[in-house]
Amino acid sequence: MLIIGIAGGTGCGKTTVVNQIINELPDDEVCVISQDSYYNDLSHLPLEERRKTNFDHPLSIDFKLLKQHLEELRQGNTIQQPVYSFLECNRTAETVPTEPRKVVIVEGILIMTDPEIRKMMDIKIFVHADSDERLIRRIKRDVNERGWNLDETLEKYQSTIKPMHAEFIEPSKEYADIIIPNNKHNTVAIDIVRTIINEKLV
Ligand SMILES: Nc1ncnc2c1ncn2[C@@H]1O[C@H](COP(=O)(O)OP(=O)(O)O)[C@@H](O)[C@H]1O
Ligand SMILES: O=c1ccn([C@@H]2O[C@H](COP(=O)(O)O)[C@@H](O)[C@H]2O)c(=O)[nH]1
Repeated sequence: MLIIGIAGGTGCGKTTVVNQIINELPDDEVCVISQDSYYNDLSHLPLEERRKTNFDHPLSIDFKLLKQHLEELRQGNTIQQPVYSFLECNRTAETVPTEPRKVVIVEGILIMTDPEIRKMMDIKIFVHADSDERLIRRIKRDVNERGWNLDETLEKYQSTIKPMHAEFIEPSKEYADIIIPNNKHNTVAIDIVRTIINEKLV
């Protein structure tokens, strides 16, 4: 099994890159684990309180469960990946059965900040986009899809997203084997990553 970590700041294009990488791999050879599925269970808090959570700090992630799930997959077992709701700011009651595959992609802003998760990765990729690009993408997404208005998004960006990025996410870039520049779509980098995966798979 090949475990590939894909990190990078919010809006850098991790999900897009993952989709481009897996596009040409057979479905039964790859599975994706999203860090978002592993936000701590906040069911004990009302929505109003959950919305105040700092979701950009490593302590917001249940790394213990993520590690346990990666180990299960390595052992050939199917896991029940939690499903996260950005509108509810919480895990839902649903889970998605995720079967072990030859290639397991783990993606998320903070996945390379945890030493134990890092150690489990065979290839570590950091997707880079400039902060102004990421902020523009983030505003569009938060307002159109994730239930925040413009003022709330900008306030969050200044109070948590930007400082947490500087403190935790950007420094984790130093662990990357490959850095993908993604201010614009980067088909060359995607082709290189695909080639590396295919070489490792044979
Ligand atoms: N290279 C790119 N150029 C322009 N827009 C992009 C690029 N990569 C991603 N996007 C767009 O930016 C937004 C955030 O991308 P996404 O892949 O969800 O980022 P992340 O998972 O890192 O938060 C999406 O609307 C996506 O279509
Ligand atoms: O309930 C939540 C939980 C997290 N977030 C934000 O999501 C991003 C991470 O996701 P990306 O897709 O990598 O951008 C993180 O910056 C959190 O602030 C949220 O908005 N709501």
